[in-house]
Amino acid sequence: YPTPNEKTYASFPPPINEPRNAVYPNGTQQHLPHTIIIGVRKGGTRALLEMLSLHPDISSAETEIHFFDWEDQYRKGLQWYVSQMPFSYPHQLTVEKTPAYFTSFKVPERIYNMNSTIKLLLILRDPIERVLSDYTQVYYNHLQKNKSYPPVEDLLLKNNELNTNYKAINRSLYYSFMENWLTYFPLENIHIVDGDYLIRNPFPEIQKVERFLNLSPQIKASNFYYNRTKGFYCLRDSGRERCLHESKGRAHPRINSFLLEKLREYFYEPNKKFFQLIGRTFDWL
Ligand SMILES: Nc1ncnc2c1ncn2[C@@H]1O[C@H](COP(=O)(O)OS(=O)(=O)O)[C@@H](OP(=O)(O)O)[C@H]1O
Repeated sequence: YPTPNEKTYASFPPPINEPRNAVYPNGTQQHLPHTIIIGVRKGGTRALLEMLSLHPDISSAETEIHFFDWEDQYRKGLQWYVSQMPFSYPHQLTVEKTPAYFTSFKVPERIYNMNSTIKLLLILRDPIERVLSDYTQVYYNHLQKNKSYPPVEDLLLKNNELNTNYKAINRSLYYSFMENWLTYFPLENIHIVDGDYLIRNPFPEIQKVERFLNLSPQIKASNFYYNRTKGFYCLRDSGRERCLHESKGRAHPRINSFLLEKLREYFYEPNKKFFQLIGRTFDWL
């Protein structure tokens, strides 16, 4: 392991009275996360976590903890949260990802109460593409349980108009959620990763994350290679190559131009408001 990086550690002072578990003989310890990937669902949160974990100073929780959004978990308290964290060395930053945090209204305040200066990572994708990805996820969940699921058009349309009550559409209204986050955290503390770029060319997006977290630049372009069969970038680490799970990078249903136009019209204003809110634009359709 590399020598402890004082600069990295010092820039993330753990909160006072932070609950921690005992130090293991090998010098590792569980503690509260230094940074959290808060979402968005289907934005590329797993890819971001795996790619960031290529960095030797990053230690990540393997599963989604759902601490701040699930009441049953939140009630267990911070000590329980700590117990869900990976064992990490003093120079490492701990990260967890739970994509549902971004769209859950109670979460910003709860994270703020834990650590008001925490740095947050948010990965977003074209809202329409995110809707289709969300649909595809639920479709496959049903398929696995041998249950049927309606075609995407049946969920997106109601009486030939866009069904704005459809959850997947709601979750793509980034503006409404971001407003809530910004009442608790300054914009500088929320780094937004462009999920569409991360798919096409992950390295520059990951470099930006390294800089945001004050990590030394250790992730290299050679850590990524394009896998034609998968149709996505995969990871190369110490000579080992691996792609994300087959549930990541599924084909989406095609929608007709009428529906696409409806979606574009619907997201046009909220997207514009979102860009104004964050002072940055994305090339979403
Ligand atoms: N390198 C690489 N390999 C595979 N998949 C990649 C990659 N980079 C980003 N993505 C995109 O990640 C999408 C899944 O997003 P999440 O991991 O946030 O989904 S989840 O909310 O945790 O279920 C997933 O969405 P789908 O394409 O709909 O499957 C991918 O498009």
